[in-house]
Amino acid sequence: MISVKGVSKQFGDYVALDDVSLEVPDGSLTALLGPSGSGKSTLLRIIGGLETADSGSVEIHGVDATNVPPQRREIGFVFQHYAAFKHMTVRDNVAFGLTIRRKPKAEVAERVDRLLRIVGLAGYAKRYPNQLSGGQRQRMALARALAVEPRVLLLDEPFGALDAKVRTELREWLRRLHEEVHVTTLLVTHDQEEAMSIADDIAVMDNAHIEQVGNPRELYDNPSSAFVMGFLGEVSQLAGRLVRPHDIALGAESEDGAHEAMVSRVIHLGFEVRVELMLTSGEAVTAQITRTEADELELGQGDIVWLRAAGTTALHVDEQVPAAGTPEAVDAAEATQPSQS
Ligand SMILES: Nc1ncnc2c1ncn2[C@@H]1O[C@H](COP(=O)(O)OP(=O)(O)OP(=O)(O)O)[C@@H](O)[C@H]1O
Repeated sequence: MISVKGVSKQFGDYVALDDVSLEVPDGSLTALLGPSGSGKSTLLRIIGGLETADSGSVEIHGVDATNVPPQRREIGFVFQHYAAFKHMTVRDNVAFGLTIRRKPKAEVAERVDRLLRIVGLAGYAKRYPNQLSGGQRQRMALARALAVEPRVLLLDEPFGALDAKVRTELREWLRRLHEEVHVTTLLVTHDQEEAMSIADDIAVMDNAHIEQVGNPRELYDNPSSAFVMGFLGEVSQLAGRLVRPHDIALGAESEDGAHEAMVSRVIHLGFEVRVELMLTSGEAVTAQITRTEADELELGQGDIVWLRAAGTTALHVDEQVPAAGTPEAVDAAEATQPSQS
């Protein structure tokens, strides 16, 4: 287990981490998810020993690692931009950590072969890094990090520089790899879909602290704050409550507790249909319903419908959460995150 207790870190006046505690269970894949600047990389780097905390402690597998240098923490790192020796073949790059530890040649060869097979690069052993695609390089980086049999794997946006299609493929691949090797893994990402699809647990970070930790389903169904709810999926505001668009039911008839609204736009997304609506108060709301439901209601622009919050995931709006991109949101962001120059 990785156990972070009360870690704080400032860069000058800027608070990057404010009394952060986190436990990463043995063998789990945990994601640190949050917007840019929320402190994810700083926390990861402190766990890895690449950065020193101002206060607090880091324990790795029961041993206080706070003052242990990174090379003695038995940690494998993979960063967004791969670091490889250009003049060495893929095989030699993967073997590097073992070779410098003077492991017997036969043992190195056997382990490297196995890793290259696991990461799907068995046929690429003799190539040089510049003869690989971006996705293949990141897989090589993962094999290299795993070669020395680390007790912890720290991944900082490992697929961040790749295009969307490769990202999705590698995400699924990483999950399968994790099931095979089971190294305690911490993955930094700002992509909620990536975190939701591969992590056992997610720690949602905002503004130098951890907002909530839970498995993807718990976080999605029971967010503890408007921030977590909004970061994990789209939200609509309906009469003072935050609701998921697919938790809004539409009906043609007026009923108790339902809100009257006019259809502003109907967008067909295949199986699902997004309906943009305007409440009588002037508030805009988005609902997401199935095509069958939309067909039954024969929805068209200008129609009057009745809305109800049907799902169980709803939060009362005790603090106004400005929609992204509005001047209020920009002001709020600037107030909490002073710009760095
Ligand atoms: N060495 C440093 N010196 C000064 N400021 C730093 C340093 N490292 C990080 N910061 C600042 O600390 C804040 C948190 O950075 P961090 O990289 O941890 O965020 P993040 O959540 O990982 O975001 P991103 O995804 O953009 O990297 C940022 O505002 C960043 O500018």
